[in-house]
Amino acid sequence: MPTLSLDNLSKTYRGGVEALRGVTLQAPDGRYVVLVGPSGSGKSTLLRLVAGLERPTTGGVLLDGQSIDRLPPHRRDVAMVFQQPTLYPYLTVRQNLGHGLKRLGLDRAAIGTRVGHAAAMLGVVPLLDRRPQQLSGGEAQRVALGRALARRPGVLLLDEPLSSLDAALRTQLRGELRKLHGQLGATTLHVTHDQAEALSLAELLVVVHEGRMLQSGPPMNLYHRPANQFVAGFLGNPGMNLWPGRIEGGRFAADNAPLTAHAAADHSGAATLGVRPERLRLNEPAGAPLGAGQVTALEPLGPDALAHVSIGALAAVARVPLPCRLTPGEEVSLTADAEDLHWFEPGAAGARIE
Ligand SMILES: Nc1ncnc2c1ncn2[C@@H]1O[C@H](COP(=O)(O)OP(=O)(O)OP(=O)(O)O)[C@@H](O)[C@H]1O
Repeated sequence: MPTLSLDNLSKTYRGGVEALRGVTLQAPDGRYVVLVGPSGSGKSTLLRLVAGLERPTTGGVLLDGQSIDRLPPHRRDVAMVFQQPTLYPYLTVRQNLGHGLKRLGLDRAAIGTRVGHAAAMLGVVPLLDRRPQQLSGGEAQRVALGRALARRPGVLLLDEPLSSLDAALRTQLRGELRKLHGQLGATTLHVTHDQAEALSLAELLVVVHEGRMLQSGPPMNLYHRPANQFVAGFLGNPGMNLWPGRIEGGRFAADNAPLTAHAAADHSGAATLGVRPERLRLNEPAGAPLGAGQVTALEPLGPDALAHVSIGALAAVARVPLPCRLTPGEEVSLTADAEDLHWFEPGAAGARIE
């Protein structure tokens, strides 16, 4: 499978929207790369540039080191699946799966084999003679995936392919995507808003914000060692608690709140302290003390709950196991282990302080 490289890729749309600003990224041979980022950060634009549906303003897209910028979409060894399944309404599932294979130079027998194989992989064999309007949303998306896979592309582009499905179907198809990737191994770029999908499928996770790539790496590295405040707050559901303040003489004091911590970082001046909700302890003796606050709300989520706490002018969220004895209005102590404290330079994009 090819290695996909984005070389300083930028895209400014007519009207002046800078959707991508100098993205350089390598998706090595057969790697599963997931892109996450807020709405409007440029993720779909990036996929559309790779697919050839848009032209870059500057920079370029390369497969195995060769520029593909001048090739039309159908000559790029790339297949794309969109959020809404895009099937030809007047063609059967079988014809949809085989669509475009003739153009790849395959004869009828070879097309039949490919279609049969794709249908079997995606479990749509019983649907082969139906038309798209006779399919459920999940079935239609399977067919759309099957059509992309039948082309045996070197690069597979998935633009929120599961987001129109219900939660159970999403989890099921997520597992199937992982299996299909194991079998076919196409170099994959997958855009999603679903953090579970991102963390579970990605071999390489990329966080995009305002057209720039903020961090990339193995997903758990990004989760445990976010490079900056934005990634810390974006990954996780909810994201990391981030409290601005100052470090002086090895001691952190939050702005406008009775929250302090021993700062191991060799830094002085303005800084932000971050703690993941699942690492913040309420009313537990273990860990270093951070301060005290008041429970403002409890949100039960099934296996655990989110406890919202106010500490002076600051807010904190802690993930607590259920059943729990906390009640809104109650005063609580906050603690965390030293290794669960993350330090950042001030400001929304403040870099991690080691
Ligand atoms: N054809 C277009 N013409 C002008 N501006 C566009 C066009 N397509 C996208 N944009 C703008 O470019 C920016 C990036 O859009 P893009 O769709 O790539 O973001 P995204 O991260 O995929 O968002 P979402 O998660 O909401 O799908 C946005 O500000 C968007 O409004």
